[in-house]
Amino acid sequence: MIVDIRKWKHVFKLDPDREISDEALDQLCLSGTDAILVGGSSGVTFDNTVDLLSRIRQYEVPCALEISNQEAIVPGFDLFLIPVVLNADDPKWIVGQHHEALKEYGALLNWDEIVAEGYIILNKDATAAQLTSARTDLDAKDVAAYARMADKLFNMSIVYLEYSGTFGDMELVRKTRQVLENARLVYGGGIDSLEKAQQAAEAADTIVVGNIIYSDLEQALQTVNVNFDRNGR
Ligand SMILES: CC(C)=CCC/C(C)=C/CC/C(C)=C/CC/C(C)=C/CC/C(C)=C/CC/C(C)=C/CC/C(C)=C/COP(=O)(O)OP(=O)(O)O
Ligand SMILES: O=P(O)(O)OC[C@@H](O)CO
Ligand SMILES: [Mg+2]
Repeated sequence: MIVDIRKWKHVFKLDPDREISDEALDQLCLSGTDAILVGGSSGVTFDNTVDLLSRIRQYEVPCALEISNQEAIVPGFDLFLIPVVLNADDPKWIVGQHHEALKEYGALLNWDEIVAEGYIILNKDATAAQLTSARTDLDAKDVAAYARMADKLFNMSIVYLEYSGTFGDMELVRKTRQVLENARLVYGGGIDSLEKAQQAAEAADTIVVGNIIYSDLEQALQTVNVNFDRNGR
């Protein structure tokens, strides 16, 4: 399947380390979302990723893997998203893991299926922030510099503002999007209602809905009704 991330406005992120019923998965996959992203920052294994992929594959919705560890690289997804945590204090999460993975898979890859994500993690309490020792105390100028680094210096297709677990600063999201020329501004974190989805949609190009799927499926499904008309990209 040819998948164009530039068309993604709404995405559900499913965590292979968390239980999801067949009925819930059916509703998510048929919801009208633009894609299902499979990923999590801890407890993701080859087995739980294969299991989730095979269940999602019963549906037509595009399905991408956001790789978080080398042991859980599973073939068969439409696309592979590779986080590069620009504000990580530990280079392992900027180039180290990537170097190891490319030693193993580098010669085998179809680069058309691979998309680098310039991650900027802004919630200090998120699992991913702690794992990567991210410097989260950033002002708008710091974030803009990372965003330009991803967009212009490294030519990445995605800048991902990650607030996983909490709803972020939409003014900062809006300002960050304004400095991007080519990359898409993806926002994720704390979207737990249509109202918050709408606020995020007015600031970002793509919104990602994760944790609420597991605590209030009905609210999660409501977020698909978000209106992107006003942000014009
Ligand atoms: C042959 C074949 C199958 C080929 C395909 C393989 C392929 C595409 C290889 C590419 C090679 C490559 C460069 C791989 C990268 C390897 C790798 C392990 C990179 C490190 C990625 C990274 C920086 C991870 C850190 C954690 C992180 C940022 C995860 C992102 C996801 C995330 C933040 C999820 C939210 O997690 P959650 O659990 O929900 O968190 P909360 O508890 O806070 O909610
Ligand atoms: O789980 P939430 O807080 O919705 O965040 C979504 C996503 O950005 C997580 O990587
Ligand atoms: Mg989560």
